[in-house]
Amino acid sequence: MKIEVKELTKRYGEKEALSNLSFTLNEPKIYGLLGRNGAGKTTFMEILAGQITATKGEVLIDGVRPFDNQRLIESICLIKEGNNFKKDLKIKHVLKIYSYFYPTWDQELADKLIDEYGLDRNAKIKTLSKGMESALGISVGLASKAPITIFDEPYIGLDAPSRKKFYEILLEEFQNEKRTIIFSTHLIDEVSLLFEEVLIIREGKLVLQEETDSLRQSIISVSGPVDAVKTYIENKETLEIKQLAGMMNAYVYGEKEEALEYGLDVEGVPIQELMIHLTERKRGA
Ligand SMILES: Nc1ncnc2c1ncn2[C@@H]1O[C@H](COP(=O)(O)OP(=O)(O)OP(=O)(O)O)[C@@H](O)[C@H]1O
Repeated sequence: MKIEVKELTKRYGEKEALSNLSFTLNEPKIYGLLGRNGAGKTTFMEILAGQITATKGEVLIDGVRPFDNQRLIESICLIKEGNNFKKDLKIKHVLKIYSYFYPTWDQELADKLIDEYGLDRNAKIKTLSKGMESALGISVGLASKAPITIFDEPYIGLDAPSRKKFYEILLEEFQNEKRTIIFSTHLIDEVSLLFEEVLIIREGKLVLQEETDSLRQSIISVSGPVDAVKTYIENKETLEIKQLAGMMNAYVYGEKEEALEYGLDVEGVPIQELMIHLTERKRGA
């Protein structure tokens, strides 16, 4: 499904959570939506899932607005950081409700995940630990097979082996059947290998949208004497420049081989680093 985000603005009183946000997700892929606390990720995901409305602008899914549109809502599953399920329900009730709601629901996969995570179908949500509740959220999100599945920091309390299992099954499922998966996380290093495309939001605005492969190839970190770095980066797009004691470091769209010819040190830029640099709060802000 094609997702078009057009000049999306969301205000909460004085606070502008999203400011004229525009981008397009053209095809089923695993997208990483990154940004610091309060950048607007959850707000965007809730608008996309049709749970809240925008103050201005719109989101279109295959040309249609999701808000109050039952057919579209059935195509979108949003799993949040917590409180996804009513506390008095039992796990088996949650599974039943989701299986009725999503036409694409995969009961076999749900059963497999519930067993893998060792969840008791008769347990009430309020008796689950944070990690168990997250495991249920992940299971439901994956088993919904919703063409647009959104995971907003879905694994609070989940231990490392359980998170690994989640990533493995997510990839396996995605490879069997492509769907749009939007993933917001602060554990970027751990998850970034899954992403095919990355979007970075800063204070409600998009600062980067790029395919992960091309990111890895095209943005490099170069360091060396100030004059050499300056000569190399002239006429190139730079993301970040730092200067200290006659040395300069720059994140730049460029090719490793060429930078080496200028006698510079060249390294890749991990996505986490990129996110940190692109979302650094300006002094005084
Ligand atoms: N219901 C609300 N009422 C008032 N302000 C809100 C509300 N929801 C979000 N905000 C504000 O909007 C901004 C964006 O919040 P949002 O939760 O979308 O960010 P986020 O990127 O998901 O952050 P985090 O990574 O911490 O989850 C924040 O400043 C937040 O305080």
